[in-house]
Amino acid sequence: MLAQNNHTSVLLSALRANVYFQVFLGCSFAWLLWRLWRFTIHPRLYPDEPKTYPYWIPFIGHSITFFRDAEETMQRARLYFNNTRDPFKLIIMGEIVYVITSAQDTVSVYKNDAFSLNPWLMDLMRQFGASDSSIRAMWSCVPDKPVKEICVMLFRTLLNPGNYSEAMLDVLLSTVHTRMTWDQVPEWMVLSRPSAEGADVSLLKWSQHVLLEGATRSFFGDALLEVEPNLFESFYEFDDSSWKLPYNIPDLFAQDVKRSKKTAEAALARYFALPRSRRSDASKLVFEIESVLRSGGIGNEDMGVLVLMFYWVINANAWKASFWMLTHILTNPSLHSAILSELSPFITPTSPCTLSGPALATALQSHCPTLLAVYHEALRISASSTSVRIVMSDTYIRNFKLLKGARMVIPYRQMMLDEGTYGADPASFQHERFLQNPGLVKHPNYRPFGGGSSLCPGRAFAMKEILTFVGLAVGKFGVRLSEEAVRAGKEGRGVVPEMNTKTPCIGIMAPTGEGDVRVRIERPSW
Ligand code: HEM
Repeated sequence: MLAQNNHTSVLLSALRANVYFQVFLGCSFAWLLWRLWRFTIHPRLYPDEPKTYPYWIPFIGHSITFFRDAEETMQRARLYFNNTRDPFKLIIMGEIVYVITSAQDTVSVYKNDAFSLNPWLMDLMRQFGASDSSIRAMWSCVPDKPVKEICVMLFRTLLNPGNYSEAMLDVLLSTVHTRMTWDQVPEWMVLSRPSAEGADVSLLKWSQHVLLEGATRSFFGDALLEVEPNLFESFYEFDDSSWKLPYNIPDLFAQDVKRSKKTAEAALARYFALPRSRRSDASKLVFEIESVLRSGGIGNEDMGVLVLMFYWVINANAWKASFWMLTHILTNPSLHSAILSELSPFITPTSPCTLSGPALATALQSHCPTLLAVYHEALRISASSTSVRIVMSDTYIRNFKLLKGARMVIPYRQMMLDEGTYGADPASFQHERFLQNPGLVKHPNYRPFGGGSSLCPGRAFAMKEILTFVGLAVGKFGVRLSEEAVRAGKEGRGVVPEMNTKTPCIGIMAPTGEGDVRVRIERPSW
């Protein structure tokens, strides 16, 4: 009986092994057929479609490498196709994503109405948690233009120098000036006080604090920080993890973004529920956007969700750009002294600046070419700016046919690191590129602010706030590396933190993990 049982179980195991083997054989055959179809037959049948960067697993495609390091995946694909800069295809979570890496194709995309931002924005709003009715309302007309278009138009009009931006710019720059006084350096930011007249602070926190507070108060007045004093903490967490929303990362892995988003949007909803008299110091832009959203029938809760999207684009980038500018200035002694001498007619630690906020910003733009070159070079190497479009109908870019329904991305970093335009070692910081050739800022390969219909409307504002912060930090506070940072540099431990090039990002990249620079500031006498 026992022998018979053994015999049966051996037979069953053999049968099972045989079934596994057959399944394995079947799967391998199906996989080979799929490879043959995908990378040999299909490209021959449809030679006018952009080529697909090869991958091993159907549906998963390039998802894993892309989420691990989006820029590197796109760079590898570009080089795989011999750097021709023809459009190519990636597969992310089963979906086709066309990648455009040439300036010429980018301009064709801008000019072609078959490529639309709207379906992607609608999806993003959904991922942000906006209700279906509020999304419908954003595309309803009041009276003859969609609400969403009016909102962006308001940004373009009211932030456009020469229009109504002066008052807002004034508040923004005055807040930056006020925060850039000795008494306003908060104690929580101070790492040590080596003397009564000096303090070591975190450069990262200093840039975040001053610029976020400046923008928040100038756009929303004081009431937003009154309804949620911890708004900035939630925003930092949100900013770090917000990339998960456009890529539909499952909730299980997106707890951080869900948590921080909830706090920030609830704060905005409470803010909009306040009577207008309680927030009369808000900007014209915020009032006008609120009125348009309300006329589309959008209530406070949805307004919190939608305005958080604006809050995000307004605040996600300027502090990071300032951080990189200062890091490069402070680690390059000859550059540091060139900037000090450019600033000296306007700002020094001992003589009060007599110019108003906007006048100082204009002076820095017009009379400090080295500072300006540092600004552009810092943006160039730290921007991972990307435009996204959806293909609305089968359309040609040059002689490449792009299929309806697919997503298209334009990762500008692929152009901003182009050797042909910027010379050797394009990923390294060399402000001389822009100093020797100021015309580079107009080059079609320089697009830190995106382009076409979605070109950043805040770019003039951003430049003024960033130059003001950096100018005051260097000129007024005499910022320099702390002794600890200098020692780290001497011991070869590196002072410039690594840039987080791996996490997908659609603006300026942050430093990785705990990356920061400890800096010494001195009490100015004004
Ligand atoms: C260094 C700072 C900044 C950088 C690098 C930056 C970059 C960008 C980029 C890459 C886009 C998307 C462009 C596209 O899709 O083609 C964008 C959009 C936008 N930015 Fe900025 N930005 C900055 C600062 C600002 C500031 C300070 C404001 C507001 C005061 C602002 C307001 C906006 C708005 C409202 C949009 C959406 C435009 C639309 O949907 O049409 N940005 N920005």
